[in-house]
Amino acid sequence: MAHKLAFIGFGVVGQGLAEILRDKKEILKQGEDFEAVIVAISDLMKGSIYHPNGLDIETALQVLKETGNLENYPQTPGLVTGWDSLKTIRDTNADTIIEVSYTDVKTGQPAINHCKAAFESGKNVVMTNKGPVALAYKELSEIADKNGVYWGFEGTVMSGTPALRMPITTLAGNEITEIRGILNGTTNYILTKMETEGVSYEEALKEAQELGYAEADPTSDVEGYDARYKIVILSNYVMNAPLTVEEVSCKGITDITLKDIEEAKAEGKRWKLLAKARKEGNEVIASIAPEKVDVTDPLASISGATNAITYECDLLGTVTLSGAGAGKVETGFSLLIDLITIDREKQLVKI
Ligand SMILES: NC(=O)C1=CN([C@@H]2O[C@H](COP(=O)(O)OP(=O)(O)OC[C@H]3O[C@@H](n4cnc5c(N)ncnc54)[C@H](OP(=O)(O)O)[C@@H]3O)[C@@H](O)[C@H]2O)C=CC1
Ligand SMILES: N[C@@H](CC=O)C(=O)O
Repeated sequence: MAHKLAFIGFGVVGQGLAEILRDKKEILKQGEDFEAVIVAISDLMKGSIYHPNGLDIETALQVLKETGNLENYPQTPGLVTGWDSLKTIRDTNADTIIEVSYTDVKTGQPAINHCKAAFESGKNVVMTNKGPVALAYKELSEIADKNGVYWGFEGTVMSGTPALRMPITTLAGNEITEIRGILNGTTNYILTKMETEGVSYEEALKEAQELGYAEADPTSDVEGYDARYKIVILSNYVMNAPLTVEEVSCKGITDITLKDIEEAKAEGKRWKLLAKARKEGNEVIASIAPEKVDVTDPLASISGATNAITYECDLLGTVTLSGAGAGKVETGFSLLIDLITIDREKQLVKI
């Protein structure tokens, strides 16, 4: 039976997943036996539509493109419009909620409440919104477990690059003692553009926004708050060590000038916004700060919106993973892999 999805938020990432589901429908059916139907989309300004039998993805995308409002979707018997996020979560027939609303770096809301409402209604959540995972990981995972539902958030760190799934699955059995990485695509894009093309900070940020990399409020990117959320998620989920946002020292890239970049270049170095977490006894010491790294450092060669992460493992030594850190399709894919995982786990239960 097709997996029924309801989207909360329908911006860059939500539309990215919808396009993948439209474009890869047959391949996913044949290769993965994966079938999904979008039953609802609820967005703050773009409107809200629900049909228990499913919406036509191409029509929804086209209507949004042409009119800016999903509620101009052709009227068909059974179509409901105007439901807000909580009603959509609680009252639609979706199996899984795709939470892709904006990340609030102060409260994590309303996304934390979206997760609670979904879990308590017996619905899975897959999300790229970092707030709930960074601020309420323990509480929400307990509620999800209690209700026997799945909570997937691969895309909260390094978009579709398996920065969470890889250490949890293929590095299982190792203790990860240290993490160091470039975890924000927007700032890495800005620093790369400034260094390689002499583009101004403002121009490079504008490009990152146009390419769909930046947060709705890009202050989160450039001041390091987004990377801070990500290191907190990594600490709690991958290092199994409680760490709160307040415990992470945080400095962004707003003070770095073209002159600083030129000077670093002359020294054989490159500015990067580094996220670090290190286990010391029972504690984790973590920071976000720009650093001049030597050009021979593997992280120095990571350019544009690409991210990279190095895990120090007690059994395997140093393992580095690099890949997309942001982007419409790349982050849309992170949701797809969480959805495929839900279906695979369901198959295992049947066996
Ligand atoms: N873009 C990327 O590369 C990545 C993004 N993320 C995360 O994924 C999430 C989505 O990102 P992205 O798609 O780029 O962001 P967008 O700003 O493009 O989209 C977010 C959408 O959520 C809507 N929205 C906000 N609040 C609500 C609400 N309460 N109920 C329903 N809809 C709401 C917004 O509505 P409107 O604008 O209509 O008001 C907007 O359409 C964010 O949390 C972001 O941090 C994670 C990894 C990568
Ligand atoms: N704004 C973020 C998007 C992904 O998390 C970034 O630039 O990395």
